[in-house]
Amino acid sequence: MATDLEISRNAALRPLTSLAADMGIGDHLVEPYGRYAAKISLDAIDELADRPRARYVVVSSLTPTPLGEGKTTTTVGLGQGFAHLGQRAVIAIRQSSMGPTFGIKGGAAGGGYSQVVPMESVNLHLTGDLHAVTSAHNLLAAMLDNHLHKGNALDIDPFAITWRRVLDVNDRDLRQIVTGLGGRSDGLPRQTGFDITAASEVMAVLALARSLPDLRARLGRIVVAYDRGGAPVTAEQLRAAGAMCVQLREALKPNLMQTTEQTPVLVHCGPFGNIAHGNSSVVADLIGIRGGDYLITEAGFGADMGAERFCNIKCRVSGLVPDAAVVVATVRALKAHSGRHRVVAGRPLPEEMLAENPDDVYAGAANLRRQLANIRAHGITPVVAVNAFPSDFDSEKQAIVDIAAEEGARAAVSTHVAKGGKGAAELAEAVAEACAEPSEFRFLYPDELPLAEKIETVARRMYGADGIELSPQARRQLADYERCGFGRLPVCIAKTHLSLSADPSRKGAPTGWLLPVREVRASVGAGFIYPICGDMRTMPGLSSHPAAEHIDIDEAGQVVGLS
Ligand SMILES: Nc1ncnc2c1ncn2[C@@H]1O[C@H](COP(=O)(O)OP(=O)(O)O)[C@@H](O)[C@H]1O
Ligand SMILES: O=COP(=O)(O)O
Ligand SMILES: [Mg+2]
Repeated sequence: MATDLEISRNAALRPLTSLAADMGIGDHLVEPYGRYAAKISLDAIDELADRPRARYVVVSSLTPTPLGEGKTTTTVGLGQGFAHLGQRAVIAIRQSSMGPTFGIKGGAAGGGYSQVVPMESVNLHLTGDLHAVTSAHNLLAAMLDNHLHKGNALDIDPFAITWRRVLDVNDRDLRQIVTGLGGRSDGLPRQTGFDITAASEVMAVLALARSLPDLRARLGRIVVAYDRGGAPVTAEQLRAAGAMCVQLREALKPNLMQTTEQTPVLVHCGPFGNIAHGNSSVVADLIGIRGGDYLITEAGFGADMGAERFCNIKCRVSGLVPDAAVVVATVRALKAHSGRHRVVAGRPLPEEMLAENPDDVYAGAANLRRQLANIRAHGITPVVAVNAFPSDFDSEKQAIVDIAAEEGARAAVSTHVAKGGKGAAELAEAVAEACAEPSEFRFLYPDELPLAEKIETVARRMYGADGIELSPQARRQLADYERCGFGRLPVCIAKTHLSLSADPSRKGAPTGWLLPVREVRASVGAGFIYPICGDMRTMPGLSSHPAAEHIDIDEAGQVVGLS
């Protein structure tokens, strides 16, 4: 099969105004950025409000291997599958971070004949939204340090500063740094560090804002530090929120693109369903929900991660509720969950893993069963998408279908990477049936539940933990946040995406463990409390041979090696 880049480059593309018109979006709302991407004015939310509401489908997965199990490809493939059946579908995904693009995992534009194109745009700069987030985040950091340098009128406790800096790159050497070195005119020395841009609270604010005024208000509520009396200090108090909002004004508009088969895609906000909330933007969905018969949106990593945040954070803000969920499963992931095989990023699958072995697939079933239960815990009907790889045997794919049947869930083998929308037609039919069933969507916990109990509820119900273990620091921080009036916020738990537990090496559905909560941050602008569990890092590092080593420009000036 041709490479992703070759397929992407050879795709026939439609003018974006024509795609927009099919969604009911008039030319006056389309702001082209070149030929292959356009910003959509937020006026579209009101202008489309009277159009029929689409069926809303969230795409999740079982706990993935480090390679990813195909949620993005399946999201794109399913949208094309509906189009293949004559249904009008809109896809909503996140923009790739250049961290993974040049790091371990590669891009996030889908794959094969189910890609968002041009994939170079999605996987590089697109329309500059991630750079805008980086600039706004770091402007706030600079104004915070400047406030300290200029006399600290807000009496900020220099040892209670929670705001770091961000950059869209994997760079472990920036995790812990000292700023302000030099002399008296070079600022005040203090220890801080960088996170990757996708983990910025500004990114979450952009993804959860419902309008420009809401964005401005949320930015003002961002807490960057605490004063010596323990009171929170906000971006508004530093007078930074207005300038930040100006920097983000264009970035708040979602980006319209298309797939290899000309299905419309709204690409907006950043990835990472482990150290961030892992979902595309509310405004993109508020537009997309009126743009066709189906809106299909991807939630990062497994159902215990992105889908849980989709339900308990994103839907709380958008007011939209899903009609069905797709849980992507693969032969390789289930074999890994059997505990008999190990998948390492950057390395080919072990030979023995590629041998036909439906028993090993079946032995990993516990994880898929738990993730199906996680979807159902929110009152949503799941459909299992067996994302077929060329190396899979029919007996192995059938094992996944059998597991789904035992759990009373529909399943469809999907070949959307190899065959595009035609390969996802059966999946689209199964999803349409699931959407037609009555569903009673529900949050996992009420707003008024105390924060510690919200964390415990997610740990027990989603991860299968026996409970949580709060460090003394985490206990103090939760008490502070309750005292500051943040207690009604939902929780966005940062833990490894490679296990239901906090230990990436534990596969399947681990039991008999406690969720270790190391520290808790308050993302008050985004509107969630952010417990950090286990050895989670908010700035990834590069591997021994990062993807960057194989990315280049050829003699014709074309990009090569991007995947
Ligand atoms: N059916 C498939 N056949 C071949 N490669 C696939 C298939 N599904 C996914 N991939 C590849 O696996 C990687 C992860 O896919 P992606 O859709 O990004 O997963 P996720 O969104 O779950 O992380 C990508 O490089 C993608 O091209
Ligand atoms: O947030 C993570 O997204 P993927 O699972 O698509 O890599
Ligand atoms: Mg993805």
